[in-house]
Amino acid sequence: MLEKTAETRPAATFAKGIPLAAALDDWAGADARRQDVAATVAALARGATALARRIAEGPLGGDLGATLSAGEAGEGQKALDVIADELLIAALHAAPVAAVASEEDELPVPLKAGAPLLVALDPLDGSSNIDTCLSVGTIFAVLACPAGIDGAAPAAFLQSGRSLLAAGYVMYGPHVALMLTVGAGTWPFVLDADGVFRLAEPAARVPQGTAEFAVNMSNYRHWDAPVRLYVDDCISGREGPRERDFNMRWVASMVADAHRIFRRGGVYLYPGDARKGYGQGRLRLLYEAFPVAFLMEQAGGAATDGRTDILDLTATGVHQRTPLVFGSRDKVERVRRYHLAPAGEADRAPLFARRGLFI
Ligand SMILES: O=P(O)(O)OC[C@H]1O[C@](O)(COP(=O)(O)O)[C@@H](O)[C@@H]1O
Ligand SMILES: [Mg+2]
Ligand SMILES: [Mg+2]
Repeated sequence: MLEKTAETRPAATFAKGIPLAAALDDWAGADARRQDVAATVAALARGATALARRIAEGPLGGDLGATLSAGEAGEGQKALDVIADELLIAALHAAPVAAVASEEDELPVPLKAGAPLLVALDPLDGSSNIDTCLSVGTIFAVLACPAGIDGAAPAAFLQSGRSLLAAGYVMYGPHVALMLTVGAGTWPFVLDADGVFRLAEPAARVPQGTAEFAVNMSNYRHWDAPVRLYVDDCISGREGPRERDFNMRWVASMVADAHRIFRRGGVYLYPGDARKGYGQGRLRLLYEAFPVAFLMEQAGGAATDGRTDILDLTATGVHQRTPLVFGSRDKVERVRRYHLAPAGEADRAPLFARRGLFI
């Protein structure tokens, strides 16, 4: 029986500026499992640092946005997707990891047979932004390798979101940011000029009450009623049932939208919709939704598929997709209420009076 880990532990607090390696060592102490997790996160950070240098070269380093293959649902595999995959998996050879389930590889990539950990990986998030110099990212989750199962077997990765040992993303933007959780709060690091990730502030907290939502509005006609109603209410502004104006943002790099939400709150929505192949949305459960949900929950935020907490889901496929809503807890709970109360009418009427005051 795998130990339950994505539970809230007392937040470990470190001084601003502490290097990642020192923070991980301090957190791990003499605990063998934690030492393995720390070594794996450190290896991912080294791979991401090498990738950051490659991204910073932009077109000088070749056509990183070249489409190599059509991929699923027309979402082509770009040159940088493969470069990122190779750099990060190469870095993980130094860690106690049995296999990696990556967006860029159909089957899990075997590393060290019998090693205690597994890594789920989105090597390059925001691929449609690769050659536009906009922020892109890397997303990862660390899991235990189940006893008696070959780590390279897809079945090894079919675990509950509550089984995550660690999760994080690296954002390659104006500065390179790492957002990390090992289940003791969410820690924001920044890469310094010497290539060292240093803690930027003690612990991240997702602000509430921000009137901002992130969604790809061009899919509006394909959405189900609850999502339409939620977005309609936001864009109706102060004349509408929400009695306040809302702002919209959409970077088309989930990591960048998540980072903004950590800074100033709001909600991100990528629902399932009526387009072919998008019934379960676009984001992958194992290496996109689980990690961002763990980071959000550890910072007081929330994540749902519309009805169930993302971390309460259990993966049934390595590349399975899930509808995804994450961000400020107040906003995520409202989107969930719209889903649980068909047509949202029952929910909206009683709130109307209250809404003006609180949200
Ligand atoms: O192009 P769309 O439909 O707006 O979707 C954008 C979303 O898809 C993603 O790019 C999916 O991730 P990948 O780039 O890793 O495939 C998210 O980062 C982003 O939020
Ligand atoms: Mg992605
Ligand atoms: Mg990707």
